Amino acid sequence: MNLRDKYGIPHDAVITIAGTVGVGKSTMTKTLAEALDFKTSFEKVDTNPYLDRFYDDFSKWSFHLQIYFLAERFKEQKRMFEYGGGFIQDRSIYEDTGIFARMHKEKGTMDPVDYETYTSLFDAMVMTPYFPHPDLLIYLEGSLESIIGRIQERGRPMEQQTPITYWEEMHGRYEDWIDNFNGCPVLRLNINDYDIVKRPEDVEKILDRIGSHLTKTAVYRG
Ligand SMILES: Nc1ncnc2c1ncn2[C@@H]1O[C@H](COP(=O)(O)OP(=O)(O)OP(=O)(O)O)[C@@H](O)[C@H]1O
Ligand SMILES: Nc1ncnc2c1ncn2[C@H]1C[C@H](O)[C@@H](CO)O1
Repeated sequence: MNLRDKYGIPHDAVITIAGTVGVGKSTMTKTLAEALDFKTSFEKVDTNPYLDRFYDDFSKWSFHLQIYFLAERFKEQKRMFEYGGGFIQDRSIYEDTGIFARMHKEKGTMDPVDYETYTSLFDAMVMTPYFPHPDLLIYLEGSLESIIGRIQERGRPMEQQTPITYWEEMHGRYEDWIDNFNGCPVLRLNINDYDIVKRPEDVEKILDRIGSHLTKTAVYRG
């Protein structure tokens, strides 16, 4: 029996992975997609034309970057639903507005008028009854120290030059955001409890939790 059937995970489920920078979303996306024989939707970092510029000068590029991410994620969302599901997605569209755009506006590195323009576009595109929400959002959480360790170990130059206070601010905001999030069902996983890199047997424990959660929240699948 395949792992999808073993854990009662529908073949057309759309599961999105959320969590702060460096917590392990891409790694989790790849691992779960392989285990479930699902397709992946990755956040493309290398081909993002604004990311380097943004880390160099937040104020100048934050609006451009948010528009870019919104377009990319919306296209991916469309692709996943056109395929009829069966996807693991690396980062949800909700984090762009709920974490990043909001943080930059409140810290003064996104112009308030630009922020209004961005949020009205986001709301018109996403916060409508026609927008298909994922079946499950897996929220990865962990201590600030372990996450900063992972960012340093990965070593993307633009992230190394960013002050630790940026990651600290983001970490706090993620905790508040997830406590109030209600866009779709949420499964929280602590990175200290599951280690899919060092303990491959943990993958099935996660699949078991996903299956139970999807069964419990099946009402969302209409
Ligand atoms: N379970 C784990 N144990 C140890 N290291 C891990 C684990 N999962 C991921 N990592 C490492 O942590 C770093 C960040 O992981 P990853 O790129 O998956 O994070 P991410 O959340 O997708 O980041 P971003 O928000 O930038 O997209 C990588 O170097 C990865 O190899
Ligand atoms: N909406 C966003 N606004 C600002 N930055 C963002 C956004 N989404 C991802 N990132 C950054 C974090 C990582 O450095 C890198 C890969 O996740 O991209």
